[in-house]
Amino acid sequence: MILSSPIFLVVVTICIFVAIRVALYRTGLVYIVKKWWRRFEDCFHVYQSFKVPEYNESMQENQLYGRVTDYLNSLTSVEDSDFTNLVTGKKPNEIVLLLDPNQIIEDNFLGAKVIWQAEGGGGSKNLVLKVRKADKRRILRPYLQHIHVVADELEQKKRELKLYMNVDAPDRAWKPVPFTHPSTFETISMEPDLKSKVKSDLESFLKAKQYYHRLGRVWKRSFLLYGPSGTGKSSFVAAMANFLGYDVYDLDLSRVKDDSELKILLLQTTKKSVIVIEDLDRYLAEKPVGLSFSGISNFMDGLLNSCCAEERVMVFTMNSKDHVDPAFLRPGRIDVHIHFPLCDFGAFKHLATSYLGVKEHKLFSQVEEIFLSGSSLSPAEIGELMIANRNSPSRAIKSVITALQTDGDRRGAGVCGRRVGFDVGSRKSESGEPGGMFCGEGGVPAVRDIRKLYGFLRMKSSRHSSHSQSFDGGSPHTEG
Ligand SMILES: Nc1ncnc2c1ncn2[C@@H]1O[C@H](COP(=O)(O)OP(=O)(O)OP(=O)(O)O)[C@@H](O)[C@H]1O
Ligand SMILES: [Mg+2]
Repeated sequence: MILSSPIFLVVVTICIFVAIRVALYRTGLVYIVKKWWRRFEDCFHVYQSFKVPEYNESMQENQLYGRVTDYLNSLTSVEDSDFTNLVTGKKPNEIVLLLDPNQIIEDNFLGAKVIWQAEGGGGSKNLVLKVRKADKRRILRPYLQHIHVVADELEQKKRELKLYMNVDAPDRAWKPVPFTHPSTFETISMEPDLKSKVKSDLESFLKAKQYYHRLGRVWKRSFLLYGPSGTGKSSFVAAMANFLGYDVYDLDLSRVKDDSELKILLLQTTKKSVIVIEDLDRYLAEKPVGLSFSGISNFMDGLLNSCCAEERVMVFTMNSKDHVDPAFLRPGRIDVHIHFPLCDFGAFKHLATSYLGVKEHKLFSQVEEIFLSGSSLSPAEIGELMIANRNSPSRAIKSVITALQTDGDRRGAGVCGRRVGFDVGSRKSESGEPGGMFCGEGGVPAVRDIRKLYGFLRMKSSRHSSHSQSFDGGSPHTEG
């Protein structure tokens, strides 16, 4: 009776279904089934093949082969395939996946499936692209274009970055040195939310070429990083450059004679670069001679670059924007304002994890209390104390507590703790200030005082010595 009841049959069917599913996924049989299914599906399609040989008929390297190889190696389907080769890349510790002869890789483009197969062993090698005839007209050209775009991006990321500095007479031009700053978004202590906002802002900027062109705008994005000394502004610029794979042009305005020289310097910058002016507030406060307001603002607008219209990121750093003419910061001129505050407890914990390898500690509650009372120090100051005592996390945390108690009084007040501001310049802020920001900076003592308190060591870029290779450092102005 019970065996013929419909409920029993449904339950049995579900159980069998679940058992098959578990067996398929647990044992990997699912891959065999998928493979068979693909073969079955392929019986109903006619494919057209395109061969990409490694060398052309004159035995010269076929550049397309290299680009396609790079492209295929970046596909996740390479990782998912049955087997592949692992070889060392150009950089130390880099491991790349390399197609094996006869390995088949699938890719999807505009809803169509394409297949790549590597052919040949020791001698000449080929990559064969198979496209369904029915899809060929629709996707072949855009697909090859897409490969070029992705290969360009990968190349950009792989190449060695350069840091350019403007040098004095007689050269009056950019001088390049290798850019090897190790800072990345991961090493910077910052609210995770803000970090991912900046990353996605940069990513969407990179993809927006057509959009900017349609609007008749120069394809650039300008960032203002502002906050007390030692809060990570310069490190953040380096992290941005590393993230984008862009060269850095570090412009020292005090070395620029006049507006026309500034224009020439801007024209000499290359596309895909980050152009940085550090401590702009200090430069403007010194009432510069030679450079005019319009000269600087035209530079900020990247007006001259409209001729080439290639992507550039501009970054300006300031300790405070209180005394800066709002015209410099108006929406359009500065797109994104990012506030770099002194440490709060969250930032302290991030630093403790990176510098001391400590995620939790019995002294943390005491540290939290002190932060809550309004005391604060910059990440640079806390970082220095941790580095100096890195062999003993307890000693390091105690030294931070002492420093916070003796010297950090009220320094957190007025900087809003970790209320880090990210604001798109075209909006008004909560505070109603043009340009937008979330926090003011009242209560932050002079940078000089902070430095005196801790005498924290910081590599100066010594812009006035032409042999310097350090990007991470303040300009001569910072010492005030
Ligand atoms: N938010 C942070 N996260 C991690 N490390 C930081 C942070 N802020 C500062 N540091 C460390 O402190 C040092 C100084 O930081 P950095 O030069 O970036 O500060 P800054 O804001 O540019 O200072 P200044 O205004 O004086 O130029 C760097 O070595 C960096 O590693
Ligand atoms: Mg700096």
